[in-house]
Formats: sequence, C-alpha cells, structure tokens
Amino acid sequence: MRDVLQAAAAELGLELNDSQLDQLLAYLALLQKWNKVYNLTAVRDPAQMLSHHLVDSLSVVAPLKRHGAPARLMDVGAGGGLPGVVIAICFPETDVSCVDAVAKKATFIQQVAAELKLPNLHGVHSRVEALETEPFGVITSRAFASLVDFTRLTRQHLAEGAVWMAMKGQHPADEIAALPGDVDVFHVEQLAVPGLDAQRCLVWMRPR
Ligand SMILES: C[S@@+](CC[C@H](N)C(=O)[O-])C[C@H]1O[C@@H](n2cnc3c(N)ncnc32)[C@H](O)[C@@H]1O
Repeated sequence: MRDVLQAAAAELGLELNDSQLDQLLAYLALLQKWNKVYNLTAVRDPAQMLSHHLVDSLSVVAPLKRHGAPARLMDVGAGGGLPGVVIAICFPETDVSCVDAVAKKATFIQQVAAELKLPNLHGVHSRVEALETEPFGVITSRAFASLVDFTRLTRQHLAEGAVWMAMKGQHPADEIAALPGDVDVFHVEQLAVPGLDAQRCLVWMRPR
C-alpha cells in the first residue's frame, strides 16, 4: 500500500514526507475499520479505497497549492472525510472543517483528528445551510450536490475573495450551464488520477 501511495504521490508531483504518508495510510486503515459502523463508503476493497478515495482526493492537492492554500477551508458533505482529511494532512497550516449533516460522520472525523494528531482537522455536524461559522477562503466538495446547489447552499460561508473548488467526474457542462449569473466559473481543469481509469475534473468558481 505504501509503495503504491508513494508512487501515486510522485506521479501527482507531490512531495509528501514520511509522517504524511503514515497519516494517509492510518486514515485508510481507520476508514476500513469503521466503515461498517459509520457507513462511510460503498467501497470495501482496500486497494479500491486507496485508488478511488485516497489517491482521487490527493489529485486536488497540487491544484490547491497552485491556487494558494487558504487559512480556512470547508469540505461540505465530507462524509468519511474525502477530500477534507487528505487536505488537512497535506496542508498542516490550513484549518479544515469537514461539515456533514450526519452526526456519526462528523464524529468519525473527530476521531481521525484525534488518532492522527491533526489539530487542524474538525468534524462539524450540521446541515451546511444552517451552520454558523467564520467564513472560509476555499469551499470544496466531492460527490455532494449539483454545482447550483453546492454554490447556493454555501455562498454565505465564503470569505472576501474566496473560491469554490468542486470535484467532479467528466466535464459537467449541463451543471455549469445551469448556474446563475452571479457565479463565475473561472477555471475547469482536468485531473489525471494515477491508477484510476476515469474522467475527473476540478471546477473553480467565485461569486460575481
Ligand atoms: C455521497 S456523500 C459524499 C461523501 C464524501 N465527500 C465522499 O466523496 O466520499 C454526500 C454527503 O453529503 C452529506 N450532506 C447532504 N446534504 C448535506 C447538507 N445540506 N449539509 C451537510 N452535509 C450534507 C451527506 O450526509 C453525505 O455524507
């Protein structure tokens, strides 16, 4: 697992230190251990969890670094912590809130933060539209909602100059076309995920 992860990180152009690799593998082990109890993901096979979840989430790290990692980032509908936990591991200076409407998923994230000693990671139990919190520099999501709902439900949580970063499969032309005029899609980038033969892209948006 470690070799596969290290090779994938190198292919993604990431320089992860030993402690970060250890944390990513420990997170994978926790996902596997608690999946049945918390119902975190339909993927059960450890190798698939690595490629479909961990490496898939790692593919946003270089783009986020290029954009500039924010002081505060929200992962909305984080579920078991994808991509929020991976971002918290790769950006220790960024405070990451994984928000989910299901209490046991937020509890799992708190458990990950404690076990992996990640003071910058928080599991927050709330529907995002009802959340009262400080604003965020980047709001991200993976498998959460359409772009219209994602931006509508989280707009109130954007800081001045903040952006949305949505993980999507193939280029979501229909979802982009459905966005209201006050959402500016300023970049759509293709992601190549090592070990995953599927289309992935990242949709960057900001309010107008
Ligand atoms: C399909 S899961 C995706 C989980 C994770 N991001 C992933 O990629 O594996 C969507 C998650 O969004 C959460 N969710 C749905 N509506 C929500 C809302 N309004 N506020 C916060 N979380 C919500 C659900 O509880 C669920 O855990």
